[in-house]
Amino acid sequence: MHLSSLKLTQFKNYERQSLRFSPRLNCFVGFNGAGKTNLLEAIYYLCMSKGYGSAADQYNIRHGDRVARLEGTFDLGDGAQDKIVIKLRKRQRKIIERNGTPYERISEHVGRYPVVIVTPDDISLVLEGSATRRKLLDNSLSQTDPRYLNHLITYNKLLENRNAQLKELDGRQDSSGLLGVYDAQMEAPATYIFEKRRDFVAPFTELLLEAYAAISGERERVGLEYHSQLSDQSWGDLLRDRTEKDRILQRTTGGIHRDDLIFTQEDHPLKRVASQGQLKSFVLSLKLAQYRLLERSTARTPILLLDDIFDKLDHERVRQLLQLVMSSAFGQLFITDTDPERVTSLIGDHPGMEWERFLVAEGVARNEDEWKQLIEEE
Ligand SMILES: Nc1ncnc2c1ncn2[C@@H]1O[C@H](COP(=O)(O)OP(=O)(O)OP(=O)(O)O)[C@@H](O)[C@H]1O
Repeated sequence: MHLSSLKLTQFKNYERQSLRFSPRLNCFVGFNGAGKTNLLEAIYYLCMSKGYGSAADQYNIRHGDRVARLEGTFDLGDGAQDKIVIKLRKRQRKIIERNGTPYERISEHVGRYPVVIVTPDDISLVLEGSATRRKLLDNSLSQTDPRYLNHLITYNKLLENRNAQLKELDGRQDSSGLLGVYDAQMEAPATYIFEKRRDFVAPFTELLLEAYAAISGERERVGLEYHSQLSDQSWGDLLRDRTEKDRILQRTTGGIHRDDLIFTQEDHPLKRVASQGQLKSFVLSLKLAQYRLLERSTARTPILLLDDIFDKLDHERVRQLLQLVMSSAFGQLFITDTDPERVTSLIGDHPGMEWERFLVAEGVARNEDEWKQLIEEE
């Protein structure tokens, strides 16, 4: 599977943009702030129905406009194609259509076109709070299991309602019985999500070890453990034990929204013992393991987006990563770079590699032939 074309209208700093892609390697080259990452964000949107960052949809509409439109054509092999259209509107729900028909649920879309993004911010997976690690779990499991995503949406909505009710009570006892209703409704999604996250760890760790060995050539034994309050207690017991605490703190202190992944190196917490280089290798390995897991579970070759890896990672690690992802074991790649010659020199090691380079400047992207033509016309 690959994305063969992309059309943007009033998306981020693009007024109108139309691009055709190579099924293998595509490189966006340009100065800082030109709009390279915005193209990766658009591709991510088409695959996941939302942006990679936490910004609300409306921030992706070009400043001063009220709507944005993204269109992507995915080639599925044997001549089959899917056309995905996403329409973003200020203060209204977005619309997502596949071949002209709007989806009823987001979960019908997520996972059809698996995608993995590698960004310099990935280091936050190790250094920051548990939310970033739950996002890795949720991102992976949502793409491989539509029921997981439905349960997650339901759980988050109920959690929001439960917290609102605790605030409303302002420390008083709940005579309405509403909390009990939420607790009962949350049990099925919480249990489902817990079981899926727990079962994710063993196969994922196996892929992580393979990726870590390939990226770093290091011999340390890395691993991960899944921590959840539900490992030791049933949902009912957990909430019963925390009733008083929740009432006093006015928020829900128990549940799968407190889960975490603990990364280890030789059984010690990774963050405490790993060198800078080992940390970076580990984080890249997490993403490559995610790639392999999605490939296995969806039976499609994921799209890999590599953002800003040249400027933020050291040369040797980038070289190793690119050698790996340019091999035939990977599918379509999108890379951003500020240096037009860098990828060219790395591709030298892969004769016959099919690739396309796009020059990006101030919200306009052109492939090289188009640029040459423009220069000749001038
Ligand atoms: N909604 C929007 N409307 C208009 N412009 C926007 C919008 N959102 C972001 N931009 C602009 O997009 C540009 C950033 O683009 P992008 O992050 O893709 O740059 P880049 O080429 O990846 O840069 P770098 O090399 O620094 O990562 C900025 O100039 C920003 O002002």
